[in-house]
Amino acid sequence: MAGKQSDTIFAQASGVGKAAVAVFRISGPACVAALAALAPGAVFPDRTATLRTLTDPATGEALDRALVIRFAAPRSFTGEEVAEIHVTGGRAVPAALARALAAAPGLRLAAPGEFAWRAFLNGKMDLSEAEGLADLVEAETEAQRRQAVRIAGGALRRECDAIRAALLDAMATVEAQLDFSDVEDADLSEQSVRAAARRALDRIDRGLASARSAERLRTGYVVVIAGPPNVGKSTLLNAIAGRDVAITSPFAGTTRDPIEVAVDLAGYPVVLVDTAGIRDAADPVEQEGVRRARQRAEDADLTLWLDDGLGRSGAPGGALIVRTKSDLAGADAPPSTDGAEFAISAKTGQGIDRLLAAIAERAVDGMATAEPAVLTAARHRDAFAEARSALASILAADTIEAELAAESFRIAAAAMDRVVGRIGVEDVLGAIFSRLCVGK
Ligand SMILES: Nc1nc2c(ncn2[C@@H]2O[C@H](COP(=O)(O)OP(=O)(O)OP(=O)(O)O)[C@@H](O)[C@H]2O)c(=O)[nH]1
Ligand SMILES: [K+]
Ligand SMILES: [Mg+2]
Repeated sequence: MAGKQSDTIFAQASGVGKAAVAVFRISGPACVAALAALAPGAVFPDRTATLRTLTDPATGEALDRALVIRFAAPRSFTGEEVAEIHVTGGRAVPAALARALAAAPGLRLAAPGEFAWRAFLNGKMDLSEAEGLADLVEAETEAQRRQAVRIAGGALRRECDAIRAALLDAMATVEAQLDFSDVEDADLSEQSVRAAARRALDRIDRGLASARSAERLRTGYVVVIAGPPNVGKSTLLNAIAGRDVAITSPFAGTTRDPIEVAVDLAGYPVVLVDTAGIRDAADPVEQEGVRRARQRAEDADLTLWLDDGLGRSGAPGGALIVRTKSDLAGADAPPSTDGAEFAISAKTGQGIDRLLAAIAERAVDGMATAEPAVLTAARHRDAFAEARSALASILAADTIEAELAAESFRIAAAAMDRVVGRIGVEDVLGAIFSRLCVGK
């Protein structure tokens, strides 16, 4: 992360553009001096909203009436001197305030995520909470928000800390009796070490059990719309999206690139992917489209296999078979599709609600967890899996070798430290904090 910590940073924390209010944040040692320059003579008591007219120190001209809240260090978001300035939104007022702040001695514009970065450095939040915060900003559905707010609130940190404390206890026990043969009751010691490893392992397994579902909730449940050409795949995508996302036409082979649309089903994020119609294509571009379609269907959480009943099949196992164009009747009506559980018409909308309900049911199944999930990223899952195998190695041994057991407990505890960012995270810090926007 760029910049020295002795710098004072500022940024517009609210979105840019037409808005009632714009919020600026300042953090760092020059914060109080900057406020004094903007409002000479004014007093800004700690943690109190104060209404003042701010003036541009360069010209003495009024900038705007502002609501200012000062947070004295260390009781602030970053742990430093912080101020929040609320002014009129829109373009001109925030731009003028940004100019005045940039000109203030010792102030510079913050980098993306730099406020959170300082909070992390000052022990105000751990790495998992920063990840939760980034997820919260990115959350698009209610279920994503619920999960992110839990992690941002420290649910994973607390779990890691509890597991780590138990592991350090067990390690201390083992180290205190480094050679069990010297101990009066070696059997009992072995038992207590095994029990400690077992307890931690169970807790880690509980976390791992919901990890995949929680990760899927962050990224969305992927539903691929596949099938032969011209059966109405793109028309269905447009009908669900409620807009013309994909080109449709009576010509087979219209869609080439996979087209993604994110939708909210029952509060859960679902990514619908329209794909090229699958056939033996002569055109090399269409061939590539078909290759991508097959690949996406293979990687999907769920495949919808659309068919208009014209005797073309090839649905992959596990796919939902959907008979399309059910509005066509009489001489136009194609023969029925074998095994179709759903009949839809993208033209009349018939059957689409039922299909969406079936997709939502599967999506919720794939993302909801019995217990509130705490492992929400691959990074967390990897660390827990490493701790798991270290503890499993203790339990697998016929007799407990004190030194080996101590080392295994240490490895498992270090994995917990990595999740919260206490150690060994240099390579992931940049990626995590740069996900946050300027002003966070
Ligand atoms: N009557 C009727 N026609 C439909 C329906 N859905 C799609 N069509 C028509 O079927 C033709 C093909 O539709 P597309 O959505 O382009 O089909 P596709 O499966 O995406 O085709 P490719 O991308 O070429 O594989 C178009 O002429 C659509 O208007 C439907 O529900 N009823
Ligand atoms: K088409
Ligand atoms: Mg298409």
